[in-house]
Amino acid sequence: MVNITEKIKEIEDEMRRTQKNKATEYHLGLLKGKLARLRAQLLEPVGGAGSGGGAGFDVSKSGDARVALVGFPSVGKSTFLSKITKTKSEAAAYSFTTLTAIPGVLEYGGAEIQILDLPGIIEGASEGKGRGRQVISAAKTSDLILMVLDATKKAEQRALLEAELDSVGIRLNKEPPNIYLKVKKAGGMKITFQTPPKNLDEKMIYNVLRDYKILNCEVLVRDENATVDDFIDVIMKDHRKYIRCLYVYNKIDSVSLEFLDQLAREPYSAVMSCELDLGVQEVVERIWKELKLMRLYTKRKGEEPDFSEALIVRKDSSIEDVCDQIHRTLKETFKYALVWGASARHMPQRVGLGHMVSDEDVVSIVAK
Ligand SMILES: Nc1nc2c(ncn2[C@@H]2O[C@H](COP(=O)(O)OP(=O)(O)OP(=O)(O)O)[C@@H](O)[C@H]2O)c(=O)[nH]1
Ligand SMILES: [K+]
Ligand SMILES: [Mg+2]
Repeated sequence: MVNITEKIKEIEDEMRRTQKNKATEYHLGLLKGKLARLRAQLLEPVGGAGSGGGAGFDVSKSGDARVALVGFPSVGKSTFLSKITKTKSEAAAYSFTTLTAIPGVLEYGGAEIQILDLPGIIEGASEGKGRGRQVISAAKTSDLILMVLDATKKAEQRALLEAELDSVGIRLNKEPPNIYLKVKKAGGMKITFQTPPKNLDEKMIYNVLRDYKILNCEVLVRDENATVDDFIDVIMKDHRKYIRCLYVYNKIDSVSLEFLDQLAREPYSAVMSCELDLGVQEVVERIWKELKLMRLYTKRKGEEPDFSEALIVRKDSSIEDVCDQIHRTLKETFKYALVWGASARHMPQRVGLGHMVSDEDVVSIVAK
């Protein structure tokens, strides 16, 4: 049996050889679909020791959110961790100084944010070069990827890392495609478009679905910019992870002002020098912003709200999430909640478990 890595290589080669035009479009779409399937297989844990499956490092999640430091060797990941947390991670001028995941805790805005310093990764990481696979698995479990880049190195490093992450199903700074897919038991395929997309048609969708042996389903494409890649992402949604990414250029002490200015203007980017302590605090603030954590204050009946200690919850949290955050069993005795703040229509608003809270709301839980 040809192994999966070889099959992947074959398809990648064929895709490279195939010229992109109207005539080859459908064939390329099918190849992309096959590639996505094989890559998912490659990441599946096969069981047994040393199988190189999807396992990450043995660091348990803690705190209110997790941020993974991902980058080539010697870009300054460990230096950064040691700067913003109390943890000291060894830093040195040679590659692969860090060999495992080193967690640190960043305290900010009343939250405890776990920062994971990771070994450097190189091209081919997703196929298992170095500790690449493990690093990528750890990145997949994070709420934010901080891609640390060396400002003095070529711009390609960013695209290379993105391609590595992309090939294992990590989508950076992207929303899941706006395509509805429901697999059914019978009834054939029903494919509809809200506005016909420029780069995706019924034939393409039909071909890909058939290749995936999905013969009965309902598809509704809502986005006119949708591509076949988006459609494949929807089919493979259990293997896709949509994660925010902040690109941080370190070592700006060693580049020209003009170049620095150019880097700083890139989207989702920040610049810093750990060595000169320039921009580091700004990066911390950006981490906080990107995580979109919310600070809530609790209030007991008849008392003033407790502003001394915030309750940290994730964005898009409901009162139910708030209850879970306070105590595992609070929900069971929950009667209603009173909410003051941006999410409340009047002060206070009496709400149920489904109510969505806003940053800096004051919440009072009333039990049965
Ligand atoms: N000029 C300059 N050097 C820096 C800066 N930050 C870190 N360094 C140096 O870059 C080298 C690599 O730093 P590390 O923190 O070990 O890099 P790393 O990304 O953790 O490397 P690996 O663990 O090997 O992947 C060290 O010699 C640091 O002193 C910076 O802002 N400017
Ligand atoms: K290093
Ligand atoms: Mg390191």
